[in-house]
Amino acid sequence: MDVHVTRSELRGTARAPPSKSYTHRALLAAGYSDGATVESPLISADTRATARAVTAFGGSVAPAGDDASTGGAAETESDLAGADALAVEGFGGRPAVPDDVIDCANSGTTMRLVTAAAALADGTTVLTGDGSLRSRPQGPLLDALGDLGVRAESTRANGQAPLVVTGPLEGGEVAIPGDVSSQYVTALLMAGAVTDEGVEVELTTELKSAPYVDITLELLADFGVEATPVDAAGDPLDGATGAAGFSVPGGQSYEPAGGSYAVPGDFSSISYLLGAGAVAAAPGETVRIEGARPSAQGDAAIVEVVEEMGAAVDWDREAGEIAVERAALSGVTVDVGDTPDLLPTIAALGAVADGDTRIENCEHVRYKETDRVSAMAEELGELGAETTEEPDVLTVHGSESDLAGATVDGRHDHRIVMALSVAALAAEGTTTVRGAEHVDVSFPGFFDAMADLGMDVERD
Ligand SMILES: O=C(O)C1=C[C@@H](OP(=O)(O)O)[C@@H](O)[C@H](O)C1
Ligand SMILES: C=C(OP(=O)(O)O)C(=O)O
Repeated sequence: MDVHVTRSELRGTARAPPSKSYTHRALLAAGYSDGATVESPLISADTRATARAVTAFGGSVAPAGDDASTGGAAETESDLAGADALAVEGFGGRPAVPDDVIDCANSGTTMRLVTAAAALADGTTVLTGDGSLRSRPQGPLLDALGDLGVRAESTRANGQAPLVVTGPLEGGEVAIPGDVSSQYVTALLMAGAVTDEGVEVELTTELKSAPYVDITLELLADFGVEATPVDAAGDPLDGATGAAGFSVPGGQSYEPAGGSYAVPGDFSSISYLLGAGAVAAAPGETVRIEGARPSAQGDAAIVEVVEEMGAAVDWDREAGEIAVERAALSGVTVDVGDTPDLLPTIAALGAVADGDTRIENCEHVRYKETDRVSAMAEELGELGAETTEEPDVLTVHGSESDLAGATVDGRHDHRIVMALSVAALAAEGTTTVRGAEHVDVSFPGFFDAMADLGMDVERD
C-alpha cells in the first residue's frame, strides 16, 4: 500500500495502541504459566507471531470469553482481531516439540524470546522469518545457548535464521555481549526461570537498550518470577542500567496475580503521535494522546525530547494523557543507547527543526528491521533534508533542510513508514510513502488515528 500525505493541520485526541514489548512478554509468560488472561493486548503482525509460537509449544491463544478459549487455539489468526483480552492456555513451563516450523515473520522479539523457549523442549524446533528477520543477528544467543549445552545453530552458519534448536536446556552460567540486542538477555531470563538450575548471565560489553530488560524484570515480577540485575561484584541492582549481569533462579512458576495481566500503552507508538502534534497541531490547538501511563518503557523519553526541542507538552501521568502544541522546533543532541526505536521519530523531527539534531550512540539501530540510520538519512534526503551519517551518529541539519513532498520508501519497516509520515506533515505539497502497510507490525490503526486527527492522507 502507498499512502499520499499532504501537509495538514491536526487537532483532537488519539489513543496510543497497547505496548508491543509488553504484549510479546505477557503472551509468552502466560504460555510459560498454567494459563492467564492478557488484557488490552496489542494485536499486530508481530504479536501474532508470538501467539503462534505459544500455540506451537502446546498452549493456545484465543479471545477471552470465546468458546475457543476453553477449546484450544483460535482457528485462524484473524480470530484475534479486535479482542480486548486474550485467554492463554499455557504449556506449564515445558514447551512441546512443535509440529511445524515456527514463522516469526518480521519480529525480532519473537525470534529471540522463542529461541530460548524452544531450548527448553526435549527435541528440535526450527524457527524462521521474513527476509528482514533472516538478515538480523542471532549469533550471540545461539552461542550462549550452545555454551549452556543446547544445540543451537543457524542453517547457513552465518548467525542468522533459519535456526535449529535442540534442547533441553537445564541452566547454568553464560557470558553474552550486551551491545547487539538486549532481547538475548530477556530471552535467557524468561526461559531461565523454568530451568532446573537457573541461569546466571554475565555481560561481556555494556548493555544497550537496557530499559527493555527493565520491562522484562517488571513483567516477570508481575508474574511472580524473581530475576535480579547484579553489579560486577555480584551485588543486586535496582535496574538493568549499568548491570554487569543477571541472575534468575530455576524451578520457578509463572503466575500473574489474579490470573490476568494488563498491557500498558506503547511509547514508541506515542512518539509518532506526539511528533505529529509538535510539527502540525493547528495554531492555538492541542493534540491529545490517551493511554500514556508511566511504565518501565525507556521510550517515554520522547516526551522530554520533544519538550527540549521547544514544543509545549503537558503529561498528566495519573490520567495517562499527553497534550502537545505545535512550536518552532530547535535541534537537540540525544543519546539513543537506551531508546533505539526513537531514532526514526527524532530524525524526522530534526528535519523539521531549526539547527542540528545529533542522534548519538545509534550503531545498534542498524540491526533492526532495516538499517534505520541509513534509511532515515537517505529517505529524509529525498524530502530535501541534509544529513551526516557516521557509524554511531546521525546528524540532521534542520536549518539546511527545505522539506518538499517526494516519493519515499518505507523500507518494509513500520517505524520508517510512520516517521516519514510525520515529516510529510511538514513538507510542502504531497509525499508518497511506499509500503505503508508495514505499520501493521506495531500500530495497525496508525493511518486511521492520523486521519482522525486531521492528516490529509489517501491510501491506495
Ligand atoms: O525487547 C524488546 O521488546 C525490544 C528491544 C529493543 O531491541 P534491542 O534490544 O535489540 O535493541 C527494541 O528495539 C525492540 O523494538 C523491542
Ligand atoms: C526492532 C523492533 O522490533 P523487533 O526487534 O521485535 O523486530 C521495533 O519494533 O522497532
